[in-house]
This record gives sequence, structure tokens and C-alpha cells, in this order.
Amino acid sequence: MDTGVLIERLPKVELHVHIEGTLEPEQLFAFARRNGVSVRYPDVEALRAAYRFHDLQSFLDLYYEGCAVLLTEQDFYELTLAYLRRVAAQGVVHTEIFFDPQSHTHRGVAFATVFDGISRALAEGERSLGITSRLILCFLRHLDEADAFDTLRQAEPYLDRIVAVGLDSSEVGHPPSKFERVFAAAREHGLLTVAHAGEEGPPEYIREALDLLKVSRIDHGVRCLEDDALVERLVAERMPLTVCPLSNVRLGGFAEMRDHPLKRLLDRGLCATVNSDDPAYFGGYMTENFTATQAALGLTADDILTLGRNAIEAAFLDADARERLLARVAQSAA
Ligand SMILES: Nc1ncnc2[nH]cnc12
Ligand SMILES: [Zn+2]
Repeated sequence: MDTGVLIERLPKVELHVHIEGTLEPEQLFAFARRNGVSVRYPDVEALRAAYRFHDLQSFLDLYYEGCAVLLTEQDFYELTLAYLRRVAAQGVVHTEIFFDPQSHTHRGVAFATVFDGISRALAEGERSLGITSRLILCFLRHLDEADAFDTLRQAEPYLDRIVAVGLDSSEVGHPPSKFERVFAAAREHGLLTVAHAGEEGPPEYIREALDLLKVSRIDHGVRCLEDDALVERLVAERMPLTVCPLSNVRLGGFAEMRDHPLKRLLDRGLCATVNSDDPAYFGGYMTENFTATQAALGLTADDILTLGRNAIEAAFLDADARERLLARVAQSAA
């Protein structure tokens, strides 16, 4: 089958998207106007033109600045529903969404405001768009572990609707070991764990995420290829990597998509998946990530189906839901 048709028809599962990273410039200005927040760019074009990043930190600075327009429950609801509508149109059937409570609570927005807005949209998305979802609470790793503990405490009333905790923000200098105790506390609450590791940080951070944080998935993980023994371990453990190709290129991890290791990860037998990370900032959602990697790396129809099945295997879904989605993938290739 033609790969373009397959990409379009594939029922997609997204496992790595920051809801704050789906804030499109148009929506950012609309929320700013509605909330009386000033923006230091004159218009949408000027803001979009500023989305030229040279590394993770240069992106994060703008990403946190953008968060300043998100104030009300309705903002979080509209942000999340807009993301769900966009990806429903791309054939996404299940999505596992990160949110960064500290980037809001530190501005005086209550945890409940953030959580209620996002979860109201997720319920609406399931009802009207048929998209199932999970929520993953991320701790900001540039802050200290005490702040993460405080955030976990604020999340306690909502833990039945949070599937996992994650770790994001500035990676280098903030190894997983810094959060070993708060991740242990989260696991005691029954939560699963994931962590960004090996995006900019070294392979050692991936080992720490496995050994100290007991993660079920590694977010990014592309730098594992620098360490053969680590790759063998990840293959043997069938540890999923939530890879974000457009993000990696936009943040300078790889000069061009031609240099991206997605195909090599698959060829080594790793459980790699394709995801969008912060689609409003990096030039595309799920379909654009599949299309760009297919074109640059020559992904075959088999590669695309493997990526689709890997995401289902790696999702925090029960066995029945997995079987149903796998059957839909098979159908999409028929
Ligand atoms: N790609 C990324 N890496 C680390 N933290 C993030 N927060 C939002 N996007 C991120
Ligand atoms: Zn990310």
C-alpha cells in the first residue's frame, strides 16, 4: 500500500504530547485578549517567527512564557478540546497527555483549575470524537524535589484520573536521580512512571530512569544509540521509546530529518513510537511527524505498521482495548 494512504488511514496512538505545547499562536493571542494578559509580540506572525530554536532551553523559555495566557478552567478546556479536534481529524484514536501543573500553580492558578479544565475536555473528546485518553502529571525537573512532592500532594484528590507521573523540562544537570524519592511516593499511590531521558541528556540518564524511577516508558530516549549495552537492554526489556522526530530536529538534536535515527531505532528492534511533543511549536501533529519521517528516512509500509502497533503495545490500556486497536490497525492495512 502507498505509504501516504497508510499514514492517513492508520488509527494513531499518541503517547508524548504536552498539552501546553498544543497552544497555537492564534489561540495564545485570543486567551491573552480575553484575560487581559500582554504579549511581547505584536501579532501571530511575529510570534510564529520567534519559534526558531537552537536547543531545548531556547524552546522552554518561550513555552513557559506562552503558559502565562492560561488562567481559567475554560482556557484549559478550550486548549485541550482544540488539540483533540485537530488530532481526531488526523485519525488519532487514543492519546496520553502530559500536563505541567507547576508551570501554572507557580503563577497562582489553582491545581483544580488546570485539572478540571483538561479533564472536562477529555470527557467531551471521548463523547463527541470517540478519542480515549489518559493524563500524565509531569514534574518540572529544573525545580527541586520538595516542589515535586508538594505538587503530588496537591494532585492527591485527582489521582484516580491520573495514570502516571512523568519528568520534563531542562534535562542536562537535572538527572532522574534527583527525583527518586518522589517517584517512589507516586508508585506507592499506584501511579505508573515515565520520564524524559536521552533527549539532550546522556545515556546514563536513561539508565537512571529505568533503575531509579522504574519507568514503563522512556520519553525521547534517542541518545540510547550511543551505548550498545543500553540498546540491548532496552530491546530485551521491550522498553518503549516515545520518539518525537519534528521536535528533535527543531531543537537541534539532529541537523535535518535525514539524520534522525527513527529508522535505526526500528532496525535495532527497539519499541519506538512516533509522537508530536509540542506540536504548536514544532511544525506538526501526528500526521506531519509520520509524513516527514517517511519522506526523509524512507519508512516502508511495514515500518509504519510497526510504529502503529508499538504505540498500542506501549499505551496504558487494558488488554481488550489493545486488541481492539490492533484489529483496527490490521484493517487499515487491508
Ligand atoms: N521536549 C521537551 N523536553 C523536555 N521538557 C519539555 N516540556 C515540553 N516539551 C518538552
Ligand atoms: Zn516532551
